[in-house]
Amino acid sequence: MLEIRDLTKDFGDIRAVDHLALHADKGETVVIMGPSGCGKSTTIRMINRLVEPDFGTVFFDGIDITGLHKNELLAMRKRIGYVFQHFNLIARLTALENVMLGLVMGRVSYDEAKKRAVAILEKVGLGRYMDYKPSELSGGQQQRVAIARALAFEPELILWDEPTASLDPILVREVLVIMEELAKYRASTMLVVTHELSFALKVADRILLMNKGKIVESGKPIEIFTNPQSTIGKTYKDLIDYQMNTI
Ligand SMILES: Nc1ncnc2c1ncn2[C@@H]1O[C@H](COP(=O)(O)OP(=O)(O)OP(=O)(O)O)[C@@H](O)[C@H]1O
Repeated sequence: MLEIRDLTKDFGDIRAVDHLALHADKGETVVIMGPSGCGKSTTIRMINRLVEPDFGTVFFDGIDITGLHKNELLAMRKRIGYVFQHFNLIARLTALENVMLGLVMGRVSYDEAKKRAVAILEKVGLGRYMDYKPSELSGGQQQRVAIARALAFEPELILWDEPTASLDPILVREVLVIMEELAKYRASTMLVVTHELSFALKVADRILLMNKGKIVESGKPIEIFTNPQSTIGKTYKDLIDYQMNTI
C-alpha cells in the first residue's frame, strides 16, 4: 500500500534522510524508532509532503505522491491522516469544531460533518467534552481531539509523529490505548514514529530502526529486541533488559 524508494532530503549540509526505502502493507502497523535527529520526522513529513523531498518516490496505493499537483495532493491528504507531537488544534474552536473544520473545508455538508465529528469524538472517549476549547482540556484529551480530527476522513493511512512525546507520562497511556485499538481494528495502515518501547513491543507488526537517515534494521518486535543485528538494535535491547531488570 505504501512503498517508499530512495527518499532523500538535505537541509543545507545536513543529509536528514538518505536514500531511504520502506514499505507498509494494508492494515499493517509499522513503528519507526531511532535516535534523536536520525530523520524520522522528516521521513514521515515527506510522505504527505509537509516537507518536499529532494529525491525519491512515495507510492501510495499505486500513485506517486511526489508527482502530484496541488489539488491532487489536497485530495490525497484526505486519505492520509496525520497526528503531530504538538496537537496543532485551533485555540478559539471547540473540540467539536476542530474535528468538523477539515470535513467542512473538504466540502462535507455541515450536518453530515457534525454527525461524523460527534461519532468520532465519542469513539475516542470525549463525548462529554465536545464544547470544550483546547485550553480547557488536558494534554491527553487535546491529543485525542487531534486523533479524532485525523480519523474524520476515515483515512487509509495514518501517520503518527511522536504522538505522546509532549504528554505527561500519566497521560501517555490514554493515547496509546486508542492507538492500540486502531491498530487492532486494522481499518487503516499505521506508520508510527515513537520512542514508546512498550507500545512498539506490544502493538507493532514490524519495527524499522533508523540511523543517520537510513533504515538499518527491520523485523518483528521479538526478532529485533531479542536478536538485534544493528548497533541501534543492540542499544534498544540493552534498554529493554535494563527496564526488565529494574522492575
Ligand atoms: N526544517 C529544518 N531545517 C534544518 N534542519 C532540519 C530541519 N528539519 C530537520 N532538520 C535536521 O534534520 C535532521 C533530522 O531531523 P528529524 O527531525 O527528522 O529527526 P528525528 O529523528 O525526527 O528527531 P527527534 O527524534 O529528535 O524528533 C536533524 O539533524 C535536524 O536538525
